[in-house]
Amino acid sequence: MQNAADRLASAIAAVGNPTAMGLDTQRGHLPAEFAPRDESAQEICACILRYNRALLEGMHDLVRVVKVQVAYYEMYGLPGITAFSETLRLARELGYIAIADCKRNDIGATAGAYAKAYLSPEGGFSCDFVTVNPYLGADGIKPFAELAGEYGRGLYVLVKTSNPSGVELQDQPLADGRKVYELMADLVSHWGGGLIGSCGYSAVGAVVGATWPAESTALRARMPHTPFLVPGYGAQGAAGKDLAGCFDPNGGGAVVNASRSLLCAHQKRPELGWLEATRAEAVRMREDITAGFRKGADE
Ligand SMILES: O=C(O)c1cc(=O)[nH]c(=O)n1[C@@H]1O[C@H](COP(=O)(O)O)[C@@H](O)[C@H]1O
Repeated sequence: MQNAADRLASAIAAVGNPTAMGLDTQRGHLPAEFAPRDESAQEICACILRYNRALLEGMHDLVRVVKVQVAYYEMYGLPGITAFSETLRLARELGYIAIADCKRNDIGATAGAYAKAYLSPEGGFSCDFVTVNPYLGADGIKPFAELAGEYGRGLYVLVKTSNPSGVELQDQPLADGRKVYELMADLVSHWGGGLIGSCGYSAVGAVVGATWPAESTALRARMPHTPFLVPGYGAQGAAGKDLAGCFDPNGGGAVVNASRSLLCAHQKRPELGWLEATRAEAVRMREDITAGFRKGADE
């Protein structure tokens, strides 16, 4: 069973682009040709799915990783969950690495059920990685790590989130001098120690916000075998220059998520048509990230 970190590294290398396209697909962002005919959950979700499919088909030569944020589907109940599940399935079928962004967790037994849902072949959802909330400690992580090892899947654990108020908890100092997020980084490195692939990275990754360049640079050094999922690019204000420290000297070790900046690109450049506008933004983003990375490597 191939390690998920190795599959992720190959997918990124295939297109030379560490972008994860965030499918936080919302009714208000849909291009005109995908506009629902009525406001029923069924119709909206059918349009969201139709758009996701067209986007996945149209972006495949540029991007090979997608992150599907469950909240934008769950809000519609069953039709939304069906669209979420189908989007993940379709993404994998088309050769994308699919991250289910669900931030799941609970006590060990219940975490085991969540882990089965996302990381086992018999589970209800087909994905390569799932995002996990670490507040419950090792009991809640072990079931995910075990299934990740067994089935060649992976998880991303929240370490330093992109949002401003994350500091209220994550930056609190501990008695031993570390901050809470540094302790979490050390735990995540430990949890992932047995799942390191031939690319040098583990199937247990960390979520590290692009909005914290100094912290993410320090975390890259602190967690040399932990791949990062880096949200916060674009709509939350981070740019390529803020990301250099997330990557290793070979340009590996991080996948950068962008959701609204890609999904809303067609609203900013209506003259291009929705797919060309999204593609143009993906190319611009790739150049921005790699320019930031090259500059970081030269410094
Ligand atoms: O786990 C995440 O993906 C995540 C963690 C974090 O610290 N910050 C963060 O923005 N995210 C997610 O990343 C996406 C960011 O979306 P945009 O700001 O539109 O690019 C959303 O799906 C968020 O839920």
